[in-house]
Amino acid sequence: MKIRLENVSKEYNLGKTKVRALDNVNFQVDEQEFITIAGPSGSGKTTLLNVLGCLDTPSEGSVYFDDKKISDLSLAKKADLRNEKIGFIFQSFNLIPVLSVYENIELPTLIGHKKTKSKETRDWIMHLISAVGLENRVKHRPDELSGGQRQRVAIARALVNKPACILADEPTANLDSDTSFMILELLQQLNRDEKTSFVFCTHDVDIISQCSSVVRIKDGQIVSDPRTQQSNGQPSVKEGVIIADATV
Ligand SMILES: Nc1ncnc2c1ncn2[C@@H]1O[C@H](COP(=O)(O)OP(=O)(O)OP(=O)(O)O)[C@@H](O)[C@H]1O
Repeated sequence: MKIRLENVSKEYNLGKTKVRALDNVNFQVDEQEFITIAGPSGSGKTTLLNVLGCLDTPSEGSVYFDDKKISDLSLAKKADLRNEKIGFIFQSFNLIPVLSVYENIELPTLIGHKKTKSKETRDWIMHLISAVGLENRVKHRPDELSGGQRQRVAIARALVNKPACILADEPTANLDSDTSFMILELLQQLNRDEKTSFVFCTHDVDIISQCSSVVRIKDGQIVSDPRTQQSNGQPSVKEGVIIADATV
């Protein structure tokens, strides 16, 4: 699936002033992409992820999933499509406290049109649980887990519906390097085998070094996109220099 933003701006009201978090952004995520968005704090990275995943609505411009204009759909249709096509990994894990690890991961499979409890789904959930190294925590609740373990539940939950695109805000923050490595392998495997596309906002050099492109954003504008040679007066990002660059 392709996600495309066309002339997208997003303004927030902050008292009497307006904050322009995104300013006339044209941006595309193609099938099977593995890219990072980098930029200083407050530059609009999270807003961009939220608009790409239809968690937030642009003030101006349009969002397309393939050639379907999402901005025209009802809230319910948008939510259905989002649940089916997009996986989110948030910095805050947003787990349901009363549900077990298994149930939290299972939840997206029970929402919308799918509502499946098949053996295949159970096997896939157990595969994900072991892929994120939580086989011995299946029945635990979030408050019985460490921060890193909660992060891993959130990652497995984002992957459970095999979404076409995963939007991940610092997915490996709070994780030790062995677990980060395991999770990066899992994400790359999905990228390779399921053609899942990934858009990261991260400072993790291991993730960045595996990305095909680093897109830079500043003051709500894309200032450099190596995929389109877009560069607003700044040198375009090249492999080898991106790691230091992306940590700004
Ligand atoms: N709900 C909101 N209400 C008002 N202003 C907001 C809101 N969300 C974001 N902003 C503002 O929009 C701008 C972009 O914020 P955003 O969170 O997208 O940046 P970011 O690049 O993700 O920052 P960080 O790296 O610090 O997380 C900032 O100036 C922020 O203060």
